[in-house]
Amino acid sequence: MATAAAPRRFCRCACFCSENLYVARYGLHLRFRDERQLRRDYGPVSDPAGSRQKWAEDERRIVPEIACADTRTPPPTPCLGFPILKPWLASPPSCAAAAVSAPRTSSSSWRSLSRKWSGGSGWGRSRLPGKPSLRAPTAQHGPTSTVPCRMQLWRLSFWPQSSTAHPRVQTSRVSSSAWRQCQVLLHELGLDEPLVTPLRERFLRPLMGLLYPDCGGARLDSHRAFVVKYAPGQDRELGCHYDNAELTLNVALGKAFTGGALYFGGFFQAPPALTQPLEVEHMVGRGVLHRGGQLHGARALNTGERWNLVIWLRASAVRNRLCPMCCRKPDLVDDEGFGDGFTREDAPTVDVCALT
Ligand SMILES: O=C(O)CCC(=O)C(=O)O
Ligand SMILES: [Fe+2]
Repeated sequence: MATAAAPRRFCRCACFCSENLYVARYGLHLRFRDERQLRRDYGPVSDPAGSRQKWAEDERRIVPEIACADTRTPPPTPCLGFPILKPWLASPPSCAAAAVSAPRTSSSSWRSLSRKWSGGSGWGRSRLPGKPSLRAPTAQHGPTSTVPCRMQLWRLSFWPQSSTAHPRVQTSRVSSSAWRQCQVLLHELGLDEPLVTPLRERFLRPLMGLLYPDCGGARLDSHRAFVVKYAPGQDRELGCHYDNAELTLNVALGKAFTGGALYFGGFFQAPPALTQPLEVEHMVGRGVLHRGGQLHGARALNTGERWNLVIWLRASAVRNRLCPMCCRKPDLVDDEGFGDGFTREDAPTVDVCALT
C-alpha cells in the first residue's frame, strides 16, 4: 500500500543574512558581516563627498534594511478580498490546462513544442485563444520566451488599498538582490497550495524541463511567488539584479502602462554582463521566462500602473550543490515553508513524461 511521503523540509543558506543585500537607493549589492566591514567596504561609495553627516544618514537607512532582511519579520495580515479570486481558483487558469498535455506530446524540443502550441505556425503568437505560445529565443542572450495566458484574470482585487497598508519589505526579503516598496507574497495570501504549487508541478515543471533542462527545469520542487506593483509616486523601476531562482516566470497582469520594459544582460558569473542589454516589453497577459542567473532589471515606468506576477522557480537538486547567491556550497539553515528552496537531501528525479 502506498504511504504518503513526509513533507520535505526546506532550508535557506546562511548567506541570506550577509551577502548580496541590495540597497536600491545606491543601486548597490552589499556584503554585511559587521559594521566595521560595512564602513570599510562601502564607506567611500556611500560618502563620495567625504561628509560624516551624510554617512550618518546612510547608516540610518542601510542598517534597518539589513536588519529587515536578517530577521524575517512575521508578515502583517494582508488586507485582501480573497473571495473575489475564489471562482477563478476553482477552475485552473487556461495556460495550466493547456500545458498539462504538453509532456504527452512526442515533442521533446523547444521547436516542436512551439509548433504545437502555436497552431503549426512555428514561432510567434498562438492562434488558439487561451493557449500558450512560445517566442523564439534570442541567439545572443539565451532563451527568453513569452507565454501568453489568462493571467490577466489576476486583477488583484486583493491589493492593499495603499502602499502604507503593507509596509515595504516587511513581508519578506524581496530577494537578496532586489528590493521594492510594493510587493505581496502569494503564500501570505494562502495561494501557494491551491494555485502556485499546482501551476509549478503541472505546467511549469514539464515546460521548463523541455526548455531549460540544464537549469534543473525538470527538477523544480519549490518556488517563491509574488506580485509587484509599480506606480507613479511609488516604485517606478527595478535595478539590475539576478534572482534567487534557477528559473523565473514573470507575467504582466496589468493595468495600463507605458515603459517598464525588462532588460536582460549576460549571466552574473560572466562579467562584463550588461554591455548590450536585450529589451523585452511587458505585454499584459503575457509571461516572460528566463534563467534566474541572467542579469536583468526593469526600466522606469512612464505612465500608468504596472502589476506583475513573478514566480521564482527553484530546484533543490541544483542549488544544494551551489548557492546561487553566494556561489558557495550552501550553509543550510532550517526555514519555514519553501525557505529558499534548499534541502538537506536531493529530491528524487522527476520523469516529466510520466506526469499527467
Ligand atoms: O519588474 C519586473 O517586471 C521585474 C521583476 C523582477 O525581476 C524580480 O522581481 O525579480
Ligand atoms: Fe528579477
